[in-house]
Amino acid sequence: MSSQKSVTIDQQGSALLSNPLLNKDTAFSEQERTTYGLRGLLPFQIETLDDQAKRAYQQFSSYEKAIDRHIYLRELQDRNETLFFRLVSDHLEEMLPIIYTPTVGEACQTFSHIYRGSRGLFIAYPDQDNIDTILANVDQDDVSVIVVTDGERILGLGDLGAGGMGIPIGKLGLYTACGGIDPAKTLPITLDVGTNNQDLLNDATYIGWHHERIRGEEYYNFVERFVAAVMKRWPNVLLQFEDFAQINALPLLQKYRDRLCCFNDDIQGTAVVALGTLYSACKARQVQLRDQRIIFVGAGSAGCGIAEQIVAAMQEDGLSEQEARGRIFMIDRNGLVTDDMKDIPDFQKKLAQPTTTVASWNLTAKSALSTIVEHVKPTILIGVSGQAGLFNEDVITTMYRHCPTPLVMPLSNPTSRIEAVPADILKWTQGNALVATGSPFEPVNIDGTSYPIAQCNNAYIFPGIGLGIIAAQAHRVTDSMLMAAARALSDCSPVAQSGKGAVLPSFKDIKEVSLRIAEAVAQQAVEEGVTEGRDSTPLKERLEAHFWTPAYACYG
Ligand SMILES: NC(=O)C1=CN([C@@H]2O[C@H](COP(=O)(O)OP(=O)(O)OC[C@H]3O[C@@H](n4cnc5c(N)ncnc54)[C@H](O)[C@@H]3O)[C@@H](O)[C@H]2O)C=CC1
Ligand SMILES: CC(=O)C(=O)O
Ligand SMILES: [Mg+2]
Repeated sequence: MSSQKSVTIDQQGSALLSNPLLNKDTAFSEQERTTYGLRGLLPFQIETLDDQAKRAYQQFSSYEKAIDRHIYLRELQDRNETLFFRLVSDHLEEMLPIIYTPTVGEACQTFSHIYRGSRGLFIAYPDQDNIDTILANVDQDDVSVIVVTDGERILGLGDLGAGGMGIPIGKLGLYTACGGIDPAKTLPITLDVGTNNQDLLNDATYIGWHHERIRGEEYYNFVERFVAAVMKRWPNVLLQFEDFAQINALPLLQKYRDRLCCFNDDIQGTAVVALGTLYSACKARQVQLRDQRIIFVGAGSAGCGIAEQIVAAMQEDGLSEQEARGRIFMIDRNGLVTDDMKDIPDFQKKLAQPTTTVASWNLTAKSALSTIVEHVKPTILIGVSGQAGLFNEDVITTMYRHCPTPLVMPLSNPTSRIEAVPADILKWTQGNALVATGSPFEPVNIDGTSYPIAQCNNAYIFPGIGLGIIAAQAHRVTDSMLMAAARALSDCSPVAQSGKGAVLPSFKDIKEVSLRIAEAVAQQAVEEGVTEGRDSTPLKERLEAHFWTPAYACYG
């Protein structure tokens, strides 16, 4: 959308002012105020988007607490989306931690208390016979991206029920702010299938369905009805599954990935950003991916998703599948995952270490993490457990004793759930570790040297994937498209290019990074033939044409 563009609209007066996608507030011109019945409904002075953005920034800055800033931005988004995205674009690094992790975690935890008004769709289980009607109630006929959650595993904070809605809203904010997806084409959805969070059920102000979670066949039938209704209403939409609990995340992905254009961000988006980080660190250290030994702490959706992506990448790098799997060690609640363990989920089985390999280590479920580190001698340590503090001094110094340049990635979100803070990791490794975290951290200063901390978060990936899919009119998200995204991200890494700086690019450059990822994803989709239509416009032009930037249109 550019400031010159003229569009016709069919709303006026107070209805126009209360439509956040069309509202310009004090920036409505003389002519528009006359044509659309706005005279007197606005102060006399006509302002520009610049003027409005300056005032909004002052208002934002007047709040001290992050959660109050979050509430302010959410209210602004619900009032005037153009101004909201202009403000966020102008102050991206400052505002991402407010609209996304870590503050969005607190916003989900307190969702019913800070609730000001509805955004997106809440599809509650008791409404299961009305899903078509609910989708018909949305007046956006052209929805390109949906982010859906059922609120059961919100970041590392667990079951937050309907309060999980903060996550689809935040993720879609990033689709627009980082990936240029037109906000009019995005839709956050929460499937409210109850909650097992007793505090929420006991809370009279809880905004969701007061009922324990629906499970099993009833749950899967409900999701099926939802997906079928989405495919009928918006057949070309990209559906992103977000923050589903481990029991449902992979089964839903496996059920739907060949039926519509969808992906699971926690499994696949995280796998891509993590692999991109590993590629970059390897380039910087001038070592090969196939030679790395990797420990995961947390063998859940994210952990096993990343591990499988690394297995595939190591095979591309010349190893057999068995050799690749032999270099990856998964640790979960009951210790190192081994092939003699009963009752482990299927997705862990392929990543289990043969007992013969580790028999001489005499491990038990209670063995300390540092003991396993001592045996494995990893070069890379990845935390996706949602448990704060697991990477203690003993663990990191043991790793460092065997590897002078370790890559340490405590990826759990929000900040309160991180496995170790970067300042400690760098102190325990005398500044020699490369560190990438899930939530944002300031650079760490040790003896006058500043160490930048990369934020290894799937936020680097999904906006670019979305833009690439829309531009290429892709109808599937394939493994090769994900691999292409990881390579494109690593091509943007400062440390990989120059040996200096962070392992991932700054979020300041996220729009360029998203465009690079989008181009790689779109190109791969075209090559694989998973695209609709025969648009002969070069991909780059298509990507730029789809990239929405916050500017007011003229209403003619
Ligand atoms: N940085 C990023 O982009 C992303 C970060 N994450 C974070 O990763 C964490 C996990 O997410 P998911 O894998 O989806 O959850 P999940 O629930 O599927 O997996 C967590 C796993 O950690 C295990 N675990 C719990 N306590 C443990 C302990 N003391 N030692 C070893 N393992 C333990 C659990 O048994 C479970 O298998 C969350 O905090 C989430 O915020 C997830 C996706 C993306
Ligand atoms: C970043 C993300 O998707 C998560 O922590 O769940
Ligand atoms: Mg997530």
